[in-house]
Amino acid sequence: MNILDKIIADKFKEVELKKSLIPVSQLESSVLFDRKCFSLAENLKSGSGIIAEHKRRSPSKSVINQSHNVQDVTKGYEDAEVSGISVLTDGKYFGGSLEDLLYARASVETPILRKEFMIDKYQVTEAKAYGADAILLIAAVLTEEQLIYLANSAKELGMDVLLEIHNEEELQKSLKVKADMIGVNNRNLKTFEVSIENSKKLAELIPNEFVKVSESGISNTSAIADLKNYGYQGFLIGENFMKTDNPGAAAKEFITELKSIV
Ligand SMILES: O=P(O)(O)OC[C@@H](O)[C@@H](O)c1c[nH]c2ccccc12
Repeated sequence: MNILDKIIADKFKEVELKKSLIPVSQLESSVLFDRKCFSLAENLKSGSGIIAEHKRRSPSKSVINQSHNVQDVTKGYEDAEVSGISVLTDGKYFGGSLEDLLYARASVETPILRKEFMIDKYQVTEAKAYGADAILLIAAVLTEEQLIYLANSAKELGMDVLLEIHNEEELQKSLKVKADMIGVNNRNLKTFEVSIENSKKLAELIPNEFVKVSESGISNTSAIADLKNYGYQGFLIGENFMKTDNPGAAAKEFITELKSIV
């Protein structure tokens, strides 16, 4: 089993357990459930394009940053004028939680993406209940039918959908999905290999109705200037900010530099 298969196998167990403990009706009674979401896709078009991620650890890098609280990091990102904030909620492999999402929501008015391995509508409802504005769907682990169903479920709740692909085959099964954004992951989630060339290669195959997002392995502003030439409007960055003592300040410096070159 590769790491992605392991994560998904664990996720099925986790979701079944949660379903038996917390009914959907309880999620729907959250004070956040009826809030109007901010649009991440729209924000990417008008702002810096940076989606900064809160990521404590990952299967590929183990510990990245365990010492900050999520409110300080997300508030710092907002002060840096990011276009969106991604909050990892997977506990076992990334050290995140739904509480992280809740505290992030309480701290900022910037669109928040729930970064999670979505396999069930229950998690989409959870995302809304804990204050997310957008969800991630990973084409590598879902069928076309599941992608369509989960994306429609998110749209019905007023959230945006970022659909992540890594290759042409995954793009093909994503074309009928009502996603707002297609994200090309530069990291192969099965092998952890990272290459920005992947975003460049797939760019022209992505229809213009989707906002294009490049994900992972971005560590300098010239990579972004380059990716913009391929039509990318969103740039998901985690480790490059999180590995520093002050992720918000790192994001601010990055965005200031970006403004001076593009
Ligand atoms: O830390 P990086 O290399 O900047 O990557 C951020 C983000 O793209 C990455 O965390 C990610 C992309 N897709 C995912 C799916 C699940 C978990 C994590 C991810």
